[in-house]
Amino acid sequence: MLTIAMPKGRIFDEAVGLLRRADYVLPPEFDESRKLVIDVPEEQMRFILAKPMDVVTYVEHGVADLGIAGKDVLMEEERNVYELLDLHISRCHLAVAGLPGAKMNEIAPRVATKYPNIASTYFREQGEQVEIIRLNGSIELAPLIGLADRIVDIVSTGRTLRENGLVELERIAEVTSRLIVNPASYRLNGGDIERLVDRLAAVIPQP
Ligand SMILES: Nc1ncnc2c1ncn2[C@@H]1O[C@H](COP(=O)(O)OP(=O)(O)OP(=O)(O)O)[C@@H](O)[C@H]1O
Ligand SMILES: O=P(O)(O)OC[C@H]1O[C@H](OP(=O)(O)OP(=O)(O)O)[C@H](O)[C@@H]1O
Repeated sequence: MLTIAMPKGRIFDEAVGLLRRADYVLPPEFDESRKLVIDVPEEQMRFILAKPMDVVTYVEHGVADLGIAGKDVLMEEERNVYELLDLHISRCHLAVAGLPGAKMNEIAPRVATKYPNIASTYFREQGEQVEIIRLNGSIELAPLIGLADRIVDIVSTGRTLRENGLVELERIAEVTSRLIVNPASYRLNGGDIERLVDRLAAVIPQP
């Protein structure tokens, strides 16, 4: 029996679609229920449904063997999990954005983000010293009301930036969802996990 931590939210449907294309028969609970643990005994699988940022925690602690997590989440914190496969789903990118033409405050430039580690590493590598302000959402608000000069955030269609009069300034990294595994579980269940990887790899959307 393998336990897989699935991210609730926008990755979920694409991840379920991928598993179904790989011929895993998943019950209707995957489409309509509020259940957080879904057992699929026919496939010898148990799924747990967690917030995207928490999936890695469940896998790291070994209560889930495997998980699906965005590369953004994996980049933000170094965690003791192995990345097994790029699933090429939930594609987006991380970028620096701001108001068009607006210069960074020279004395105390501020950057608002949900990804403080990615942002501080990025600006350090650019040789720029900035203050990072951590927000939990609606990041685009920060430059509009003067909380920050720049934001570091996910861009997908670009619609949120556009509708708020912001522009993308620099691209930091491409993001897709990855299959991750607990290292001890990988040693113990390598065969079962490799079979799952092979089935998924065969149906992954091509970039
Ligand atoms: N447009 C997008 N905005 C944000 N995340 C996206 C987007 N497109 C794909 N993703 C992926 O989806 C993940 C976030 O999923 P979702 O938006 O459901 O969670 P969230 O609500 O941001 O997470 P949390 O509840 O932890 O704040 C990201 O980690 C990223 O890998
Ligand atoms: O380029 P787009 O297609 O517009 O997508 C990007 C937006 O989507 C995400 O926000 P989300 O909807 O998760 O809301 P949040 O502000 O609460 O994080 C992200 O933080 C951007 O704001």
